[in-house]
Amino acid sequence: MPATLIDGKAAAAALREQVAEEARAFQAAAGRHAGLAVVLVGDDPASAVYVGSKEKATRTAGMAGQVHRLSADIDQPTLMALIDRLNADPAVDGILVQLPLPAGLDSDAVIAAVDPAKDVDGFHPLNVGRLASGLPALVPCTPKGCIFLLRQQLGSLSGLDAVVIGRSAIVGRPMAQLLLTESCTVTIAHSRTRDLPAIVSRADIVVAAVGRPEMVRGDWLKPGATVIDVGINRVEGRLVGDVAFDEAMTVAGAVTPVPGGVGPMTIAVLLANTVEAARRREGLA
Ligand SMILES: NC(=O)C1=CN([C@@H]2O[C@H](COP(=O)(O)OP(=O)(O)OC[C@H]3O[C@@H](n4cnc5c(N)ncnc54)[C@H](OP(=O)(O)O)[C@@H]3O)[C@@H](O)[C@H]2O)C=CC1
Ligand SMILES: Nc1nc(=O)c2c([nH]1)NC[C@@H]1CN(c3ccc(C(=O)N[C@@H](CCC(=O)O)C(=O)O)cc3)C=[N+]21
Repeated sequence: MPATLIDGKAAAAALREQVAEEARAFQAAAGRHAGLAVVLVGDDPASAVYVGSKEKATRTAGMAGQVHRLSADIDQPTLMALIDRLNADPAVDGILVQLPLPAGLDSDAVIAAVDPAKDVDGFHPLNVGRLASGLPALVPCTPKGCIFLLRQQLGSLSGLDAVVIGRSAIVGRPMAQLLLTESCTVTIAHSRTRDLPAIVSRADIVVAAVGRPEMVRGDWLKPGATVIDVGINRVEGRLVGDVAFDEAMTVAGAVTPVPGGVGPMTIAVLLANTVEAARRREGLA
């Protein structure tokens, strides 16, 4: 029997509906719209597409969106001054600086300059530390979206063996923290991992966040495993994930597709984080 296809597009639409409802309630209580500011530096085409989707989704959810498009050759002080302005703007509840920044800009300094209460990406060291300590925090959107899909598919994750492939600050590390919070037994694999197929073969849950097209093969998987494919790779003009999808569908219990899996959830969670930040800032949460 082929695996269940996990429909991230449908789950994201449902979450966006719920967020729109919360945004209306926020507006009624606070007398203003929840506001998201997105900062895009340079003209990377993929980043421009993501920022466009975020802008559209923000408006559709009944929130106030602003996009700051800056030229690739701006200097660090100019960017830091914009962050300061957004930190001080009471109409801005969430700040997202699209990564990666063009070469020459110090993204760590920019991330650390964002007010942690407005850090809807969850990248500020304070939120990273709170997540690692198991404290309430603004949590990175992509891993939070993955947990949402996993809970929808499996219910409780307690006691399951989870393998996260990738240890980036944006996906792999926070993903592992969240799985730990869900009481999974977590293994984090990366480019120095020995015998990745053997490690993956033990996992009830596999999260692939590498950026290598179709690297995870079907015959690595434990039969019935739940596979979350975070990878977005452009190959000959189409999008493919980090998992060999057709192979995985013959072995796994459930698989997220690319596109239409994790990606749409990332944007829906960004909106959810923005309303959450807005409610906290207004003392409503
Ligand atoms: N769907 C979505 O919403 C999002 C999708 N993405 C996509 O997810 C993927 C990962 O993104 P990101 O985390 O930012 O990528 P990074 O490049 O920052 O991290 C990649 C990770 O994969 C590891 N890795 C590289 N090669 C191997 C290998 N052969 N075996 C095992 N591990 C390996 C690296 O290990 P090491 O640390 O040792 O170098 C690193 O930890 C990309 O395709 C990206 O486009 C990203 C964000 C959001
Ligand atoms: N500060 C910051 N925060 C981020 O969250 C962030 C970032 N920088 N930089 C880039 C990555 C990547 N990312 C995606 C968001 C949506 C889709 C998405 O919606 N994907 C669609 C397909 C989109 C398409 O067709 O290109 C899908 O998978 O179905 C993908 C990837 C967020 N990121």
